[in-house]
Amino acid sequence: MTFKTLDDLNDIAGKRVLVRVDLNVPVKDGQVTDTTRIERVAPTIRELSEQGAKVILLAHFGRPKGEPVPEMSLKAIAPAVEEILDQRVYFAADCIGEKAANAIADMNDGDVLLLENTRFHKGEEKNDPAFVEALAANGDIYVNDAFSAAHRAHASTEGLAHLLPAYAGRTMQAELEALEKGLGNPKRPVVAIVGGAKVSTKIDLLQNLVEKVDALVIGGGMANTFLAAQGIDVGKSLCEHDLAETAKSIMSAASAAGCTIVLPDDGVVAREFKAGADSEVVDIKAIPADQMVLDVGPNSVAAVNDWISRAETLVWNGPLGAFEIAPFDRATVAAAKHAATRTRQGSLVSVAGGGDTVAALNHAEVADDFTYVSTAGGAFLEWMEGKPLPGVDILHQQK
Ligand SMILES: Nc1ncnc2c1ncn2[C@@H]1O[C@H](COP(=O)(O)OP(=O)(O)OP(=O)(O)O)[C@@H](O)[C@H]1O
Ligand SMILES: O=C(O)[C@H](O)COP(=O)(O)O
Repeated sequence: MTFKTLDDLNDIAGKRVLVRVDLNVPVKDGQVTDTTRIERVAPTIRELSEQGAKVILLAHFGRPKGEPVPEMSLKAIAPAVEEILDQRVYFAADCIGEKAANAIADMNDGDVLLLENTRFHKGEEKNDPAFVEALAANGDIYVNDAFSAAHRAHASTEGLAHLLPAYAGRTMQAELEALEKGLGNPKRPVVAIVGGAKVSTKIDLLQNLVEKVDALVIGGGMANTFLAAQGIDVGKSLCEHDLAETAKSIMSAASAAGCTIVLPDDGVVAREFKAGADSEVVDIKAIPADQMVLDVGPNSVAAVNDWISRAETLVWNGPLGAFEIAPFDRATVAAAKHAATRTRQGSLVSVAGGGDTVAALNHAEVADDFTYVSTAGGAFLEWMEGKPLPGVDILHQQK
């Protein structure tokens, strides 16, 4: 690694350290349902706090588009951070300006303060210099421990490193080391599973990914978009119809690169996305117009598991279905268990990543069996593509 880490920090007692963490965690009914991302950043926070730094946490939650959205306040996440750290976590209702400055002025050495969602300001995603300056005014040192947001060139993930001495946190360091070890020179065949709901932000990544893998298994909302591009009526399913051309171009790129695209041929459909909703398995070409596909069906699971059996290396981002609600977790759980078994037998290197993907593996009770589980979803896919990650690149440029 050619960037500075916490090992390069000395005499930080009393210093204000701005630590970018990823607290974009799964939440249901106000409760954090998977705390993996918080657990992963805890060592960095503890280490800085134990050395007497004033630890000021910067993070985003959801996609509030530059406006304060009460449901996306980080205040609701603070208790989970507090519980994991086993330490009081103070909260400031803004990440810049008077509210942040006053809360910081009240801090004692070793205290931990969480600032409100950086994405409540338009300047965050625009990496606006005035906003970066306003953030930098609160700190003496910048530590980036949010590998999972490092594919974003935002004020708190990239901009700050231009203004403050910048260091990688322990998780940033560990993620990069583990990905390089597991996937730096992968054994073929390499099979990727990509599912989930963030279709528009991830579909472009598949264009390059098909050149790196031997088979790309597509599930979740991503699959519906590809099926619709092939003229299949997906009813009320989550689907980005305007991305049909992109999906077609990915299929052509895959065929040119010799990568097999694996799409579901059956699906589990329901009228509503809720627990206990009536569901049935249908052929993928017979999705009722008033229903939505919420999971891939049993034939498709068999095909996915067959690809997992043939793989030497598995890369997985995004659940195959809406796993949070039974029975739409079946495909994800079955594939996760199969990958875990092969990994335990020593016949597969399995690397999975993503906020909900980690939650899904925990739900299947196999997260510990995977070779490596990254907290990153989009960032992990971009790393896999070989794309530079702005949040990591800028750390490398520090003298
Ligand atoms: N067929 C489907 N219809 C609707 N939602 C789906 C479907 N399949 C999966 N999902 C949803 O996708 C979400 C996870 O997708 P997402 O792309 O955010 O993955 P992730 O692992 O969290 O990656 P990242 O870390 O990049 O966010 C889950 O909430 C799940 O319910
Ligand atoms: O959940 C993630 O993958 C990261 O927190 C980045 O979130 P974003 O896709 O909304 O930028």
